[in-house]
Amino acid sequence: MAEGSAAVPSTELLEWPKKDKRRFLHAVYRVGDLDRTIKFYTECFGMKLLRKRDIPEEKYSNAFLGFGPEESHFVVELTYNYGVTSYDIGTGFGHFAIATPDVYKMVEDIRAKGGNITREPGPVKGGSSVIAFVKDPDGYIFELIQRASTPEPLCQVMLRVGDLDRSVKFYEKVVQSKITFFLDFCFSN
Ligand SMILES: C[C@@H](O)C(=O)SC[C@H](NC(=O)CC[C@H](N)C(=O)O)C(=O)NCC(=O)O
Ligand SMILES: [Zn+2]
Repeated sequence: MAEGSAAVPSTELLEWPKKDKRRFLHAVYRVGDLDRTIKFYTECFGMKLLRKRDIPEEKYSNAFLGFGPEESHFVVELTYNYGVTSYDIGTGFGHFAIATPDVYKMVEDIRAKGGNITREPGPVKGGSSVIAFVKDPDGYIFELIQRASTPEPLCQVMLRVGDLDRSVKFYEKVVQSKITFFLDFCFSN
């Protein structure tokens, strides 16, 4: 089965950001211990802590981490609600993905630092991309994808949807994003 095919010609994709300055800024999710996650993401994934904010009157803190400044890079925004130490992640969230030139080496580095590798490196089922999965301290999954070095290593958020075409229509029409890569194998069943 084909791994996937570009849905939009790459020349158009390359030209598009020069005209349309909108972009994904961040994904926000809740964690049970901000410092524990910051330590894991900086030491195991190589992210940098970009900024923190604390809102005591609302009883929550945020931390922003990524592989570059927010002005030019997609980042994760962690939210810690005072006193809440764990969350039910549910089944809709799939994974974040980090691109790296050597998944095997990154997995060994993470394992040596005590990281939880939940899927060993190797070609993705039904395709050829080399991937691995790592579970973070709250249970969120990060996929490591082997790719040539890229200015944007934090390259994907996988969410499970109930109707792929319905979501594509919504994202194209309402959010005005474009399909950058149409996978031939379907969303989860
Ligand atoms: C394209 C790459 O970024 C992927 O994430 S494909 C990874 C692949 N995904 C699925 O199988 C999705 C369906 C699944 N039922 C789900 O709901 O997660 C995957 O996880 N493959 C497993 C493997 O070991 O290769
Ligand atoms: Zn993925």
